[in-house]
Amino acid sequence: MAANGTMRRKTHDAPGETLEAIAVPREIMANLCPRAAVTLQPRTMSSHATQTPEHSPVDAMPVQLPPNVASTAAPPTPGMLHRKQSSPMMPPFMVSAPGKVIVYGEHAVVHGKAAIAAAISLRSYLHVSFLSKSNRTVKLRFPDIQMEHTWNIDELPWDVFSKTGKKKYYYDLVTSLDPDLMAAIQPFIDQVSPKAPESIRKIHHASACSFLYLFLSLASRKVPPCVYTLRSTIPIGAGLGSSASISVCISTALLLQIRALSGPHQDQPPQECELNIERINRWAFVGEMCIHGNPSGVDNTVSSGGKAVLFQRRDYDKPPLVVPLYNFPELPLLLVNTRQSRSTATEVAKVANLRSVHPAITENILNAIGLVTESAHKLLTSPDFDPTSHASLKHLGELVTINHGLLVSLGVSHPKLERIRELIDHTGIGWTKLTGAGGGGCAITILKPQPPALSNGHGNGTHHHDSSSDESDTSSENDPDCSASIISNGTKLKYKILDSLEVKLEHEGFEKFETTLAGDGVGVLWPAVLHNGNEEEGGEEIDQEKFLKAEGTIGIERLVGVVSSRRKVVREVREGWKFWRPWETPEQ
Ligand SMILES: Nc1ncnc2c1ncn2[C@@H]1O[C@H](COP(=O)(O)OP(=O)(O)OP(=O)(O)O)[C@@H](O)[C@H]1O
Ligand SMILES: C[C@@](O)(CCO)CC(=O)[O-]
Repeated sequence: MAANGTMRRKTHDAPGETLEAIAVPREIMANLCPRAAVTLQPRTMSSHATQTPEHSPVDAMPVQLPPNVASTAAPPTPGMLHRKQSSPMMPPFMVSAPGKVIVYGEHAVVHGKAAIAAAISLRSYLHVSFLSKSNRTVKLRFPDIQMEHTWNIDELPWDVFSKTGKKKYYYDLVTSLDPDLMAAIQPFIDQVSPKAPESIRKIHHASACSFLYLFLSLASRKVPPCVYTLRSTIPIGAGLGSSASISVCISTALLLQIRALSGPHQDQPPQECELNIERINRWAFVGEMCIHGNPSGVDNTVSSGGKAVLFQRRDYDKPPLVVPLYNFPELPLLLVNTRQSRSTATEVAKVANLRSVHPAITENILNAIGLVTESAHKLLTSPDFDPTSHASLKHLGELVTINHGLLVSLGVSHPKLERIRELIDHTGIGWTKLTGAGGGGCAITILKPQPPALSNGHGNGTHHHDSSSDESDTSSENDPDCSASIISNGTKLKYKILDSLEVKLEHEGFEKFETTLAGDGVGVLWPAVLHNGNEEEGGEEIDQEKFLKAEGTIGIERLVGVVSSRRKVVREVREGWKFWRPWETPEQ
């Protein structure tokens, strides 16, 4: 540690590993865990002022610094900006972030009650590759929405974004979009897909705006030319937080590029994981504002940190209460998209209207939904909560059923959602509710550990399910490892039921996904190399074209998915992908 408020860290930009001086931002010092604080003395609280707009960390970035070896990130001192640049081109890297579902409490959350939202295993994947320095462009390739656009880096309005009073740093908290900055990027957004129909242009412009605002806020005009290729397995506009997941990907990629993140790596203390997630989340929220105007922040929070959160907003002038629920079990989840478009605003207005016409009744329904969330929260946070016990799963499942009934009473279901519930209830395979705003969108089903057909002797899974005599519920009551049995018991039969259900659902125009609840948040694959079992030693490099050629959700998951395969007893995270996991104790 140097006396001048800097610390020394290793860099990997030159053979022989040099040591360089970096300033340690106050925010990091304030948040570092005691273990890290042993290395970083309090007097290292140097000011952020060492980072000037003209000296963004991007300037110093054409070095290959894997995030898993980066020390706690900090802006470089002006002196280090002049160091030798050894590698002109970085290898491609990837980031990935999940979508989300609201498990309990939608609509009631609008009226001040708490809700619980959880990450799902459907994810967005962003591939970042670098072009030669002579190519002064930044390119977006977003094939899911058929959008492709290239800007000339030197023409972008860097001056406006770096003006005193306008410049924002990676550690800043931005809670509203600056109208002057929005005005400055508008001509560049207008360049995107000028001939597309208005409805398509709106989608393209929302994504372009989210990217450009973050890019101009976090990078600098000396940024290396890049291509950002994004593909997602999350259906768009279905209430699953696709926009938040892309904002999280963009925010993470840019923060990594400017070296404002440390890790992720296995022995990172929880507080440091939280600090990195928080930094990503702040900027993802900015990206969400570009797409949504006035988002609640729950989607980007869940997408950044993963697992699940309790979310409550009593006073709209204050930040919401967000409590991570690290105990939320990683349950298999059936997700069915009605493909019925809906407007969140319309559904929210319906409830507001009901409330004004039938105030006492509506209030009671909203209170009851609040109690559902409270009951789930109480269970999840009770000291003897056992995520593997069948009784816990049953409790959570019953709350799902109750919650759906209450949402129906509020008038926010839809005949298609009811049809899905009917088809699924008929198999007795789990507990189903609508998720999100309703009026269309998606339904979720928490799957029972064992298909009812296995326990009651029916083999085809198409019998009428009688929940009052649910033998499957009792058959695994004494199972000490119910979570493993969730997938392993009666696996074949269960998948037979799921497959036959899929046929029926598809026949009626619905789209079915098998996902997992409460998984990892944002992940990093640096460099973009994976062991896919069919490659030369050292792994398969994922280049832009390979990524673009992957066919559909299955192709994307096979090539780069963070989880190795579907329907496995244990869904293993693929080697290579790394996550910030504040719920894990670091390896000693
Ligand atoms: N795969 C993607 N590629 C590019 N842009 C995307 C992608 N997914 C989402 N977006 C952007 O996010 C917008 C979708 O946001 P919208 O709020 O309508 O849906 P959602 O985020 O899936 O749903 P919700 O916010 O209700 O959970 C799109 O218009 C587009 O701008
Ligand atoms: C219906 C609602 O509760 C959830 C929409 O996903 C609206 C909101 O919370 O903003």
